[in-house]
Amino acid sequence: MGIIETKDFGIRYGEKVILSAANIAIPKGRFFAILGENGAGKTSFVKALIGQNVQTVGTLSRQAKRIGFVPQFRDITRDYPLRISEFVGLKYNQGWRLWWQADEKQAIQAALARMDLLRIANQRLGLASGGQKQRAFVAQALVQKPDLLILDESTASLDHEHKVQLLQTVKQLQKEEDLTILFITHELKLISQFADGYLLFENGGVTQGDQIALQSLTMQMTHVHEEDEVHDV
Ligand SMILES: Nc1ncnc2c1ncn2[C@@H]1O[C@H](COP(=O)(O)OP(=O)(O)OP(=O)(O)O)[C@@H](O)[C@H]1O
Repeated sequence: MGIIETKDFGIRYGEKVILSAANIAIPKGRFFAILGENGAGKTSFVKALIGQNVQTVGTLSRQAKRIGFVPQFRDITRDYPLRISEFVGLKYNQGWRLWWQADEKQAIQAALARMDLLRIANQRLGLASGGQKQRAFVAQALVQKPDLLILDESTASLDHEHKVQLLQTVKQLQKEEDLTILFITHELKLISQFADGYLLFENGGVTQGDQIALQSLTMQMTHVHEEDEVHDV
């Protein structure tokens, strides 16, 4: 059985139907790209997955014990007061506090190390670079040791080099920690180098594809947008 499975699953807001007849099955330990144009229903699906308030029909089952969620990048201004280590522990257990138990402290250190932030753990997050901030968001989601990690457009604000670095780290997490990854993105060409499957939200439905299908979808879209630098879906 997959870590996420739906059967004739649908989502609506009042009268407005966002998704219908969704039948998908994501095996544990895979890295799936979540694709679709703006407004196609990607975030609504993720909200349903993490149990947030959306009206649904059909069934959605998830075998994940803990879900780590990395929200869309919110600007952390220069005057943001928390240090990186404090930010990473912010939502852990009952929330950030001055004194951590030894095992909690260890979990925060492990998440910092995993995202290569140990060296700068005592620096203020507001003064960190865009890539470091994004890694801090991922570390915050990792600290509770999730088995499913959902990232919402986490590469959007980064330059190409840092996009690749972040995706390489996420790929490593998938392999070494047997994490299932759902990565919402519009950057098809980039994600197709890392993901081993996709969900494409369009026309009120969702289609699932494997790595080979992802490669052909990428080729198809690249061809359509031959003149463009950005290959959005
Ligand atoms: N709380 C809500 N109430 C009513 N309609 C909503 C609500 N949230 C989202 N919608 C609508 O549902 C549709 C799907 O939105 P959703 O945010 O899931 O799309 P998305 O694929 O994540 O888009 P984006 O790529 O822009 O983030 C849109 O038409 C949106 O306006």
